[in-house]
Amino acid sequence: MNAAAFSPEGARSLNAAKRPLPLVERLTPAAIGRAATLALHDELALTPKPGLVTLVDNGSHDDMDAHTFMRSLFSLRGYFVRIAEAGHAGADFAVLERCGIEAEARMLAATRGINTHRGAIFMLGLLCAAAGAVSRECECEGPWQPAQLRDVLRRHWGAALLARSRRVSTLPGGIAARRLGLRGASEEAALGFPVLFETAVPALARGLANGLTPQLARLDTLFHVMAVLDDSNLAHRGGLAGLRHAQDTARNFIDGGGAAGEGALAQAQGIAEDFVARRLSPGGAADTLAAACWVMRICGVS
Ligand SMILES: CC(C)(COP(=O)(O)OP(=O)(O)OC[C@H]1O[C@@H](n2cnc3c(N)ncnc32)[C@H](O[C@H]2O[C@H](COP(=O)(O)OP(=O)(O)OP(=O)(O)O)[C@@H](O)[C@H]2O)[C@@H]1O)C(O)C(=O)NCCC(=O)NCCS
Ligand SMILES: Nc1ncnc2[nH]cnc12
Repeated sequence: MNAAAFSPEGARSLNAAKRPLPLVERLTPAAIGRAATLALHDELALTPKPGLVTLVDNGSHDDMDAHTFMRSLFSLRGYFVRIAEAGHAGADFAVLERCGIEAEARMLAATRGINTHRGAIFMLGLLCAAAGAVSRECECEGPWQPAQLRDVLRRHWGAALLARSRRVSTLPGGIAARRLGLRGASEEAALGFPVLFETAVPALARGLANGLTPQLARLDTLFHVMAVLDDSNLAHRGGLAGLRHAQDTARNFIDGGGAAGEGALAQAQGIAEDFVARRLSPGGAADTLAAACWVMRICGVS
C-alpha cells in the first residue's frame, strides 16, 4: 500500500486495482486488541530512540527496562480486547474510563508501581474502542481509512473527552502541561488526536511508500511527532526549555533528510545520548508512534 491510499482517491484506485490483503483481515475486538499489543511492541523494539527504553538500553530511565515494558505489555493484552468490545457495544465514556483505570491498576501491579504505559492505555484504549465502533457501524469493503477511526471517536466520545480535558490533572506531566499552557494528553484526545492523524500516520505511510524499512520509517515518524507534540513528559522532566530543545532537535533531524538521510542512524544515536545526558524522555511521542503503528496494522499496512 502507498501513501496515496490514505486519500479517498487513493482508496478508490486501490480498491479497483489488486489490493494487498489487510494484515488484520477480520476486525473483531480480538484482532483490534491484538494489533494494539503488537503496536506497543513495534515501539519498544525500535532502536535507537532518544531517551526512551529500547530492547537494548534504558534511555533516560533508572527504574525501568525492556523487561518492565514486556511485563506491562502482557498485562494489557486483555484490556485492549475488552475496550474494543465496549466500543463495539456502543458503551458510553464512563465505561471506557473505568476500563482504562482498571488497566492502569493492572499495569502498575505488573511493573511493581512503575508507569510504563499510562499514556498508551489512554490513547490506544480510545482508538481500540473507536475501531470496535467502526466494525459495528461500517459496512465498508476493504481496508479502513484512518479518517473513519477519527470521525467515530469524535462522534461517540468527543463531548466527553472535551469535558475530561477540563479536569485538573494530578499527574506530574498534566500539572506541567497546565502550568506551561501546553496541550497535554487529554486535550490532544479531545481534539481527535491531531498529531496522530495529521502528522504521525502520514509520516509513517510516506516513509513506507518511499521504501524505508519499517524500522527507519518508525524512526522518521518518531522525530516528526517529537517536532510538533507538546509532550508533557518532556515538560515535566526538562521544563519548557527541555521540550523546546527536543522539538528543535527533531526538526533539525528531519530538515537534514530524516531517517532516509546519509548517516541517519549514527545521528539518531548521537541524539539519544544527548537526551540521556539531559534526562529527557519523550513518552508522549512514543505512545503516538505506537498508535500510528496500530493504525497501519488496522488499515492493512504492517
Ligand atoms: C487522561 C490521562 C491520560 C491523564 O492525562 P493528564 O493530562 O492528566 O496527564 P499527562 O501527564 O499529560 O498525560 C498522561 C500520559 O500521556 C502521555 N503523553 C504525554 N504528553 C502527551 C501528549 N501531548 N499527547 C498524548 N500523550 C501524551 C504520557 O505517557 C507516556 O509517558 C509515560 C512515561 O513517563 P515517565 O517518564 O516515566 O514519567 P512519569 O511517570 O511521569 O515519572 P518520572 O519517571 O518522570 O518521575 C508513560 O506512561 C507513557 O505512556 C503521559 O504520562 C489519564 O491518566 C486517565 O484519565 N487515565 C485513566 C482513564 C483511561 O486510561 N481511559 C482510557 C479510555 S477513556
Ligand atoms: N519506550 C519507552 N520508554 C520510556 N517511556 C515510554 N513511554 C512509552 N514508551 C516508552
